[in-house]
Amino acid sequence: MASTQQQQQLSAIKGAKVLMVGAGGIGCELLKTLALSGFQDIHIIDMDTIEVSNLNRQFLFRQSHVGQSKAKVARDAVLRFRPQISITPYHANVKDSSFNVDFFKQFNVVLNGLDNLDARRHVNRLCLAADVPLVESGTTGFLGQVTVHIKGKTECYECQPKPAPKTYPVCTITSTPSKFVHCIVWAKDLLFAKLFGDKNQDNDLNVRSNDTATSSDHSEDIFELRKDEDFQQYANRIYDHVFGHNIQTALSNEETWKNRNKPRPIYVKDVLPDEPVQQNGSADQMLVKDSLSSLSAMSYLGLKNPQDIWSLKENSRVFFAALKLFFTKRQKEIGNLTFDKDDHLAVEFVTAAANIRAASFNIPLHSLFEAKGIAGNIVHAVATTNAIIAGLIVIEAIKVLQNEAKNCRMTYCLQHPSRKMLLMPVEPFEPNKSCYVCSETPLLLEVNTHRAKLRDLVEKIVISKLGMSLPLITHGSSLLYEVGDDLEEDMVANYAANLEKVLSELPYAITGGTNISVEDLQQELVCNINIKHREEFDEEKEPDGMVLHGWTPAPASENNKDATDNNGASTSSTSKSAPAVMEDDDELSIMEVGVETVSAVGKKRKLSDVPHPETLVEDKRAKKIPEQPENNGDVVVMLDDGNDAA
Ligand SMILES: Nc1ncnc2c1ncn2[C@@H]1O[C@H](COP(=O)(O)OP(=O)(O)OP(=O)(O)O)[C@@H](O)[C@H]1O
Ligand SMILES: [Zn+2]
Repeated sequence: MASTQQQQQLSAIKGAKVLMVGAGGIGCELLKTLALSGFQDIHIIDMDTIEVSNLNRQFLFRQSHVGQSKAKVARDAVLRFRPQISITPYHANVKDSSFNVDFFKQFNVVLNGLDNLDARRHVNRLCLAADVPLVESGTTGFLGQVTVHIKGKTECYECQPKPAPKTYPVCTITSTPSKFVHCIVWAKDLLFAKLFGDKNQDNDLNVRSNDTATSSDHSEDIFELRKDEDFQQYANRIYDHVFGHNIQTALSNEETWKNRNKPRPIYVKDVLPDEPVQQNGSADQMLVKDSLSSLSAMSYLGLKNPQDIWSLKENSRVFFAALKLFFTKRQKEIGNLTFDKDDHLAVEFVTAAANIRAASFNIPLHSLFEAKGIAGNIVHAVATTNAIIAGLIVIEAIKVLQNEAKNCRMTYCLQHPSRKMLLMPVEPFEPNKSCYVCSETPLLLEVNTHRAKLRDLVEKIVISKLGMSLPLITHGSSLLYEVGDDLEEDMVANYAANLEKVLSELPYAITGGTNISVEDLQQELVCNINIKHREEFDEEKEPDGMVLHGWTPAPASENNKDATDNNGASTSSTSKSAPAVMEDDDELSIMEVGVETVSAVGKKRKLSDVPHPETLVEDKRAKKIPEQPENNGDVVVMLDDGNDAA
């Protein structure tokens, strides 16, 4: 007969109403584990449809489901083996206004299986506002973590700043690349964006590449097809301009190359001297199958293996063929495209362009497979990590449902066993008293109040940094800005006019010493911001022209990124760099993280003693993983003989 403890657990599970956000890599595992653990009432939000690339690990989905809603197909798949339970799917963005605080309040616990910071922060805020515990998770390849966030008891998801995605100084990308990743960023964020994206968007290719040197009239866009030229002439001109002329011009600045290897300009006539490449076949012949999604320059050119490294010649041919396919077969999309790692033709183009640039700067060339990984920030997902993490989410959710907050653990799944443990449990931290999300600590904004417009404040700070979707800005009792569907016309016009005013010239001027309040109505989050006027900002280091204090993202290391960013997708190099602390060992133990092992974790630690989940993958901080007891009788649940943990 089941013990009283087991019965209590079962009734907590059966009585629970659970919200899952995300039905991808972690979500599929989680839904299955919830159903098999006896949960009866599960709601799932996911905004995506199923893609072929999901099928290797999102095992609730099959080929025939491609294109259908993840949330709905996941529900149907689980109902086939647990028909009696209730699963409610929502094919929607969790940021939709229908998922408001009242919606969240109906749940006993919320479980995240998301892949981006933005949605995670949004859910964190709604959980705080609705006072519903949140179990948060993320994986990157072999690494993963589950954290528990209970209002007032543990830190919230935003109590610790998250590493910002790696960015590079503009001049490294535009002028002095030294790594392949710099060439990739140039190819996708500058060249691809310039050729195929929004023409009006700021693009450093305009500013830094001396375009004016070739066109006497600055209003002429070098990237526009001219009236008197055919496609072939156009393509050659672009190639020569970006790989030849721009490099040639850059070389004339001796200072730049004093301590660097000089690049070499590359022109079409040198690489493909006898080849009128673009005449090599019509775009129709390039269609491998009859579908636009299968458009492929490499297939047309007979380049089969994506893991091969193409020569400069081959890259140049792919460059021309891909450009031609975009201009002839996908011309309707031109002007609206942004790089997408699942867009094969875009990946081909970016690989080829990055490689040609790499050749110019004497940087080793890379295969399409590698380039795609870098361009899409991909670390290949490990299904086992997702399964482990989903199991841990359920373990923590059950503790939360039984009101055993004190027994909750944040658990890190490591790539290599450390002190014989693959799973590292850590006691949750107390809320950070100066967290602007879960405490009312004001922020400080340094800004030139005579130069910055309200629009800058809204876009660069309120939306981008504070992650608000429906902001309302007040100064004292006066409203300066508001977003919403039900606003009167004159108010909309009023706010639109305010957006274009500099801060000090607003009807209720924002100047040094002003305190403003920024509120998100949906997230029910209010932030107070003290304004400090500052004249000058460093263009490179402070590109926003304003600096927000009290919100300091931890620097992302070159090779590593937030393990919670994706369920298996992160910077390409993350998987290669194992945390330094991880010792190879003959035995592998997986530590049970149930209630029994609580004592293994020991006393509460100071924040500085323990790696933060998101920085666990960073070597430096990983060294600070807490000492674990050498011998802990009740922790070993599995033995294995290798380092190949997963
Ligand atoms: N704002 C959001 N609202 C609802 N669902 C979201 C939101 N943001 C992300 N998701 C969902 O979270 C899931 C994350 O799953 P996962 O990391 O496995 O990503 P994926 O898109 O399925 O795979 P990959 O990106 O690796 O190809 C996705 O199914 C995605 O649709
Ligand atoms: Zn917080």
